[in-house]
Amino acid sequence: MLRRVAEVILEIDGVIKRFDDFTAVDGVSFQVCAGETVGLLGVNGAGKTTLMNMILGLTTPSGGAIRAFGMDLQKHRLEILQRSNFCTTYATLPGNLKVRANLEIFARLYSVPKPKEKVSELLELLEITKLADKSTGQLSAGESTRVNLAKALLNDPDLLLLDEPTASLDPDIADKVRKLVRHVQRTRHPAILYTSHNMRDIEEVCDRVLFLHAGKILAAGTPDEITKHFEEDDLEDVFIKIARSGELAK
Ligand SMILES: Nc1ncnc2c1ncn2[C@@H]1O[C@H](COP(=O)(O)OP(=O)(O)OP(=O)(O)O)[C@@H](O)[C@H]1O
Repeated sequence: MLRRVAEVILEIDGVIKRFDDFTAVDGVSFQVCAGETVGLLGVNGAGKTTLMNMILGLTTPSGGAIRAFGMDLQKHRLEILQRSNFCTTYATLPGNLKVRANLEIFARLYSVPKPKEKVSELLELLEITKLADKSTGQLSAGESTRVNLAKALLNDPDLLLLDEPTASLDPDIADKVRKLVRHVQRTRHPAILYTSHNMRDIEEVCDRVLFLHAGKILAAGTPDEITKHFEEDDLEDVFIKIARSGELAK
């Protein structure tokens, strides 16, 4: 019987990032397939954002290779970015523009066929239509995150990078965001790389988890496999165990 093999969308191959003599990412390799959500976990300073920034082409790796859709990121950055998108609290949208205007500009940058309709659809999906005529710079942190998420979905990306998408959200909105991510998974099947310090997020939305520690992958597997491997009850306990055990990182 023929087995359907999922298409590899993102390949991280021995990636290293050094800042002077400090190594923030130290030979990391993994893949993310279409329809798969991989959670990137790690304590503050583990190297998650540095890795995300390299995948976005914002920082150049000191070694190794990043490929997306079978193309080398260094050589095909624009083609890759056209099919990708991201949500991070570090990159804010221009604050002087109204939310709708901002999203419509980004929709045009991504060559979205019907930009106005797409923006209205996403505002509705994220339940932020009431924010459409507010200045982006005046939004609360949680509102701003949801606008960033709308931006991240404008081009129906095949590769979606979500860097702590629920960080500043109240529990109700965080739950809605997780449901939205699951809706996107079901309907569009993108490859998603997801960082969060919220283990509930990870357990609810991620198929696989990578534990990054001091720039290296310390453990990889499904949330279940990882909790069993570390002989803990849940991912939160595994996280605390890893964070408090310097020996594990060596
Ligand atoms: N531009 C830079 N110059 C020097 N060191 C840097 C630079 N950017 C990041 N670092 C260092 O690299 C390490 C990894 O940082 P990074 O932001 O990737 O961690 P993180 O896992 O995303 O942490 P957090 O959970 O706090 O967001 C940290 O020790 C940080 O101080």
